[in-house]
Amino acid sequence: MTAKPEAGHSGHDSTAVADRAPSRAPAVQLRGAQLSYGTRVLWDGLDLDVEPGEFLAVLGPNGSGKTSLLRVLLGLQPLSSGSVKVAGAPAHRGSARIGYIPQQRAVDATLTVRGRDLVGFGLDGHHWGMGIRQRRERRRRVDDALRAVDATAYAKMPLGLLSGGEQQRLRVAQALVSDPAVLLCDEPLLSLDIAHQRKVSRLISQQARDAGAAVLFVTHELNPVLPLVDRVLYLVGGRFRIGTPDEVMNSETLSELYGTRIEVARVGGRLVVSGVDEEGCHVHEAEQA
Ligand SMILES: Nc1ncnc2c1ncn2[C@@H]1O[C@H](COP(=O)(O)OP(=O)(O)OP(=O)(O)O)[C@@H](O)[C@H]1O
Repeated sequence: MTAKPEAGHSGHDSTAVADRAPSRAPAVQLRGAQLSYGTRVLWDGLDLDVEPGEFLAVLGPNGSGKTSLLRVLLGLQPLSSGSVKVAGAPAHRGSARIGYIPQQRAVDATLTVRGRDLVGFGLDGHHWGMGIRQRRERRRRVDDALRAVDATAYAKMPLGLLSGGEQQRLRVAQALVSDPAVLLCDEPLLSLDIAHQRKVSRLISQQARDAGAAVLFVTHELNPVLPLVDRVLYLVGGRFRIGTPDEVMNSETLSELYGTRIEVARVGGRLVVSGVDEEGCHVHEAEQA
């Protein structure tokens, strides 16, 4: 079964966001969007505007369609119905306006591409001339991005020899190097130590607040980024809710969404959700004991 969000939970209802960007068009716009694989409907009737400068957290259990949503925005996965625009144009592959931090995955240990080359790929698709000035500017941008994630020291090493966290910091630099208008992050903090989780969260947040990017941030763990989040899109079993963290992350809304009793409490500024495990799956009482 699928459900549309309740009135007031769709569209941009955050005053803070509206104040920051009163007249600009949405950076991401979905209308009546449905994604199905065969008879399985991941989500349906999704109307969503993400404004420039907005930070949207995307939550939901394994298989609820979070990564698939990012793939739709990247033009890698067509919608089953409805429409999708990114930075004012229909979603298409290779958009230079999008930065993408993919879900962490192991790279082949024999991969010889260097870290700084990987970051430079983030500038491909942009219009760079071959003159000395453009080459210098390209190098400067890559150097700045490497420095921002503390990757300068290992930037010339082959990717295959780097740790998971070191590789992940390079992926973050690659996504940010082009100063994207839309930043898509798929569990970007996984495998990072606490200090680099903080640093990367800050960089992503700056891209929204200072550079005006729309950020879609897929995560199973909301607390580390809760202070940065304007709105939440929560997907569960074909249904979804959209709203501010307070509107979505409460016992009533999550119980309705999961179709079973879920308790949400705020403890010292953190959200504690009982009845849902770390992956966002419903936990039966016996499993919690
Ligand atoms: N091309 C495809 N054809 C058929 N099924 C697919 C395809 N791509 C994804 N799926 C299925 O759609 C579901 C949603 O996948 P998706 O990767 O979007 O989930 P997710 O919410 O990101 O999950 P996770 O939290 O585990 O990363 C999964 O069950 C997956 O197997």
